[in-house]
Amino acid sequence: MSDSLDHPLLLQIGLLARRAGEAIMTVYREDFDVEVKEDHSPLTAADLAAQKVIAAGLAQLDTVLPVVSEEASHSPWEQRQTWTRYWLVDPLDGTREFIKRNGEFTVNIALIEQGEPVMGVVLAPVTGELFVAARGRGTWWQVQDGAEWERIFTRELANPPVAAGSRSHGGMAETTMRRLLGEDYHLQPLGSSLKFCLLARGAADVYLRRGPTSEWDTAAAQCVLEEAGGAVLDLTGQPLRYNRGESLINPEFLAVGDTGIDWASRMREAGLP
Ligand SMILES: Nc1ncnc2c1ncn2[C@@H]1O[C@H](COP(=O)(O)O)[C@@H](OP(=O)(O)O)[C@H]1O
Ligand SMILES: [Mg+2]
Repeated sequence: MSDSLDHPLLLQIGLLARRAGEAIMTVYREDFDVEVKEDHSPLTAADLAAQKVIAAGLAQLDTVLPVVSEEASHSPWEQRQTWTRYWLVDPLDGTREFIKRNGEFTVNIALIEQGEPVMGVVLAPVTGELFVAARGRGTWWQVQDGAEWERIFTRELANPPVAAGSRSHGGMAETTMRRLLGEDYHLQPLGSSLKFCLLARGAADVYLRRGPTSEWDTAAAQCVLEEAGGAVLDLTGQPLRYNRGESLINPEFLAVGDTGIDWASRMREAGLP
């Protein structure tokens, strides 16, 4: 394993995320309107501006692959099932946090190969934090634009454990969390895919997601977490996989930093799924 980040495509995708982040910040600094989509989720000019930047950037790469993005029309399963590699994009994850202007939103670009996230880039535009990962190359963190790249790792389950959870969606499943982690755990609410990144840099231990998320919400951050030493497991203990059928909705999942623990048994004992 290399001790420096030497991966031209990954760095290129990181820069593309930064350009999308700049488009988002232009909207963030001004007044913006909020539309409500068909599925009742919010949409702003920032989601669309980031989508435009990313779609154009991916179309200019040497190898052009299909793209699935939250903010573009999706190819039907008949087409998608023939794909071996494609980009899976959430141009602005955490739109509710964007609207609240609390900074907890991200740009997410993943490369999926045979259903597995093999490259992932997650940018937090407000802080400028950028997380990038590629299969077999580790996870790297740039604390702001222009800073040194730092290799990051998950930590062993801490005592007391820290559980990251959604700030705006669903309850924190407290009874289940107590069964999983014991009475004495600390809860860290946070918007967007930043929850996975918190685990990836060893600042939290688990993130349990009950209720739906879409494939673009998790793919890039799953690669970031896996390459840092963690895992994203469905409630039976199997890693999340992508492009498996008509639906783009993920199963409920448990993201973990410490893979030396038998989470499948713990989940069963805690009454999950
Ligand atoms: N009912 C639902 N179905 C699908 N995805 C949902 C959902 N409720 C929330 N989400 C997803 O959860 C994401 C936000 O996660 P969190 O609450 O952890 O910040 C949203 O991302 P977007 O903001 O990109 O729409 C959205 O995709
Ligand atoms: Mg999202």
